[in-house]
Amino acid sequence: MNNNDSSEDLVEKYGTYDPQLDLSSYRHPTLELLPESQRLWLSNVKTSYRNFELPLLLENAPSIIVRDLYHHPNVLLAGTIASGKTQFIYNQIISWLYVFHPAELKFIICRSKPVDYNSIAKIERHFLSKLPGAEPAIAESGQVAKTINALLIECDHRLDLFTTAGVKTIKDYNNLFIHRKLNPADGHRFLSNIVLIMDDMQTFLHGDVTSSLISLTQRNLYTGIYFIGATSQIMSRSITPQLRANFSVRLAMRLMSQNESRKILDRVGAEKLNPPGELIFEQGDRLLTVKQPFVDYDVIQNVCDFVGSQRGYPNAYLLPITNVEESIFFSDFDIYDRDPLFEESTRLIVMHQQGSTSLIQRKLKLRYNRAGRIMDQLEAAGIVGSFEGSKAREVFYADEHALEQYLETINASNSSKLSNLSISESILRVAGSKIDKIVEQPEKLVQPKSGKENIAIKSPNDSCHNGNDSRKAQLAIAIFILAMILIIYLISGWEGVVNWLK
Ligand SMILES: Nc1ncnc2c1ncn2[C@@H]1O[C@H](COP(=O)(O)OP(=O)(O)OP(=O)(O)O)[C@@H](O)[C@H]1O
Repeated sequence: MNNNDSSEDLVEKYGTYDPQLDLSSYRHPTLELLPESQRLWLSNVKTSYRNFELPLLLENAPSIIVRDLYHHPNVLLAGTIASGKTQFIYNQIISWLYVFHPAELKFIICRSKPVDYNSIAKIERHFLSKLPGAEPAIAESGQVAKTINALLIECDHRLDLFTTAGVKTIKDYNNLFIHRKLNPADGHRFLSNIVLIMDDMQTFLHGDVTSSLISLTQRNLYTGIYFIGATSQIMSRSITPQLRANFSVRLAMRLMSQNESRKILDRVGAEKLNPPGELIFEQGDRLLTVKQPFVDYDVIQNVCDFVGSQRGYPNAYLLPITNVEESIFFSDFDIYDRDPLFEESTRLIVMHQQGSTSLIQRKLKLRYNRAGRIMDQLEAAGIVGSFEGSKAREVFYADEHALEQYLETINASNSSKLSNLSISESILRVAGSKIDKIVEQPEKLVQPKSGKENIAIKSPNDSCHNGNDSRKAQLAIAIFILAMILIIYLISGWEGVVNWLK
């Protein structure tokens, strides 16, 4: 991170993050947005943060004290109700907004109260990460569980990318990427830091969520994925010893008893703090007590307005969808009925970040009806959102890399489902798909007599002729394939048939 980066440097460094829309014109919030009393420390933060990868602010005055999340990616903050935990989180967010570019940092908010994080929605397309279709700040336990699982997948992708690049940390990886040593065509991309923030974490922690969080906090060191959890339920069984052991930074605001203090800090002390805003943490071999800054919520809103009013990315940074099988096999989307131009259309839509039927029609030179059918399939497959009148549909994949992973998964799901089908079903499926490929003809674009759009006009006879021809061709090919199957069966049995079908 370097605050002195010019716009050109940023394009040079992050241009490939989103080739469709660079944010070179992005401006950090100005100190004038803050009341006089807050300007000095935030200006100090801008200078002090330069030496850290992702600083966590612990004290702002008289000196700035931070922990680098880069080396301590998991943080637990405990405190009684109204001790100042949410304010602590606001302070982190506000200080990050003053220092980071949207390409460098994303956060995910899980919150239990509806009001606490409303302003965050304004910076969704700049600084937020989420699952496709999720709210900017998530409150529902099921969504939280899916988000953690998606982060586990993101974590594994990142570790794979590191292995390919021959590095062990996000810092080294991004360094290679910035210096053009890693080719985006091989799936490499600039990796932003992603911070999962869970306010009132006890609300979300149960069974599977706790075990997923344990896995995430065990694996995320140097991957650029971080976790900050705040809780008032210190003695809750949801903070298991295994989870607790993964927090290398443990902070306390006012706690109810010495017992609670020991559970968080291994020592007494937090029970004596003055709420709201006093914080205690381990500094060297002693405990240090500091007072947290207080930034009024209106100020946070102003800063978010400033960021949000600027040009952003088309979407929040979308996390990989975790359960493709669920979204594909239990939706209306029939994987075998995909239009042959389905994949090409998905790439087009994601590349242009525009869920538009006429885009598919124009670029692939299709009739409007067929483009419309493809768009329906894209919606059923969870690639675009639903029809919203004159607005283009929302595109749920931010870049081609994420899309390719999705396509790989559905193709893999396709073959695994195929292997589960009965042999006779398989034969029909494969025969069908082979026939589709053979009878597929590029459609001719018929120009309308007037109008700007290339809306194709279908001749009434077209479908009839095509239908008869293709039925004859299908019949001939089906007979041919069945004959082949019979011959292979006689020579090498069912195993040979199955191999041939594959
Ligand atoms: N450092 C601070 N200085 C002054 N007032 C503060 C400070 N931190 C928080 N407050 C005030 O204390 C109240 C409670 O703060 P906050 O909501 O951050 O607490 P919390 O621990 O998150 O509470 P809960 O457990 O209910 O979520 C708020 O009115 C807030 O404005």
